[in-house]
Amino acid sequence: MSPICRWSVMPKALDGQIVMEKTPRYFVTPETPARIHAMSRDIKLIVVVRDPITRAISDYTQIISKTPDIPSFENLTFKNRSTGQIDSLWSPLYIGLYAKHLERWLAYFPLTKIHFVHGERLISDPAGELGRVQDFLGLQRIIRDKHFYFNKTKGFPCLKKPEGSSKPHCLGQTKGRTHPKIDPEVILKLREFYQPHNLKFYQMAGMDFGWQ
Ligand SMILES: Nc1ncnc2c1ncn2[C@@H]1O[C@H](COP(=O)(O)OS(=O)(=O)O)[C@@H](OP(=O)(O)O)[C@H]1O
Repeated sequence: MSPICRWSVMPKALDGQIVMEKTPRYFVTPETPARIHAMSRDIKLIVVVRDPITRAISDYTQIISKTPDIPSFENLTFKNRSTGQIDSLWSPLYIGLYAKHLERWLAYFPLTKIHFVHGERLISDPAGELGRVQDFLGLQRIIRDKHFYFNKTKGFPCLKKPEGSSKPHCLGQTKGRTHPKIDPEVILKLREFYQPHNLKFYQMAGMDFGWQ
């Protein structure tokens, strides 16, 4: 089902409150920018992006957890493995063509309305990344370093004490799963494949994300 975006399905808010809605498919669904623009031009958009290769492996990890019998990541990556032709329409790879998706959004929204969260830094420096999100939303920087700790078992930052709870909180078991080991040659091919797309994306977003 393609994402809907109408005020009628959004929760009501008082003055001074911010309503947030999060649907990963918004960024890549072609009809969404026009629909959101028709709903509100003043909306602020936040996009979390990470290295498209890690993103694809993460996506694949999620898919095999539900359908374990599908072919390997390596096989699905290629249209034809012997010629090395990448299947750019395979959804886990297609979603990582960020410049292509951003182009559609920029036809409706100025860059100043779009904030990119750096996925890798969200893990290494969650407070810094969330600091920039708070600035973008025009909020006081309330969420800070002191709110996080690194959970060694989980391998990710977790909240020390979420609101309304006295216990620490990590994201659930479906976030931060162990990824399968992928053939390094396939990773190399994917690096070559994504490089021009990544560079274009850095230019468009005005930010170098550092994915090699
Ligand atoms: N603090 C913390 N804890 C756990 N996981 C974290 C955290 N910060 C970022 N991440 C990364 O978020 C990835 C999962 O987010 P998704 O975008 O896939 O979520 S969603 O399914 O779209 O809701 C998830 O991807 P995987 O590692 O592939 O599971 C994580 O790398």
